[in-house]
Amino acid sequence: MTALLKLDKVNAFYGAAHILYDLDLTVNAGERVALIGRNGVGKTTVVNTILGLATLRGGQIHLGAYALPKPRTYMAAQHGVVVVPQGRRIVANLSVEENLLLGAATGRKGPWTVPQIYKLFPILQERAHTPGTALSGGQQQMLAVGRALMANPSLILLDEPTEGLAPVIVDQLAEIFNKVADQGTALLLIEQNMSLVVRVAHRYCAMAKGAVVAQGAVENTRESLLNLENHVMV
Ligand SMILES: Nc1ncnc2c1ncn2[C@@H]1O[C@H](COP(=O)(O)OP(=O)(O)OP(=O)(O)O)[C@@H](O)[C@H]1O
Repeated sequence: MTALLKLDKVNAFYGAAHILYDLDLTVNAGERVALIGRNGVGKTTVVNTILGLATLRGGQIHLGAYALPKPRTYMAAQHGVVVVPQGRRIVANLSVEENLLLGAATGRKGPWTVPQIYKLFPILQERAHTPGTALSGGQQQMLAVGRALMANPSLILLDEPTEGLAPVIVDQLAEIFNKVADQGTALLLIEQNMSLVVRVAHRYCAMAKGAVVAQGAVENTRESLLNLENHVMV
């Protein structure tokens, strides 16, 4: 089986600062993987390296069969790997619907269209002509997920999607992530909220100091992961 995303001994830098050290990470078709670890271990840098926003100097990144020796921001989406960035990055002077349409810019064909996104998130249809940034935090996160789906990805990278959101909204998002995954899209969920991780992910990869240092099945480690949140992650 060809992985949708494979990082093999990846070393990445911001300028002279060495952040990722021989990092290995694989996500296969249809998988739900959580990338966990304390603040500052390099989780966002994994995403930034795939997008070319941190410098890859050593190791290899593959998107499916496609090798990415010099990553650039537009390449991942073209190969079916789409990022929902930390902080959501909704475009301020565009409406909800225009933000959604931006996601379709790669022209990849697949099941996700504006009507399908509105079925998944009825609130976005109600607010279709409102400026995207006028939505609540939870609604903006739904918009960011909808925009990612518009690229018809085979894998979505979600960077701390529940940061700053109320528990009731986190519950709604957990359901939505599971629905999206049930329809065949693989997920890499970067998250510190372990109650979300155990509800969505089937496998976890734990990072420390710029490398993946442990991984396993979530179902065997549910209690330890929840304990981790109480004792280590915050
Ligand atoms: N643009 C940058 N230039 C230099 N160093 C950076 C830059 N962005 C992040 N760093 C550093 O890289 C390290 C890893 O940061 P990163 O954001 O990847 O961690 P993280 O695990 O995602 O943490 P968080 O949960 O806080 O987002 C940190 O020490 C951070 O200070």
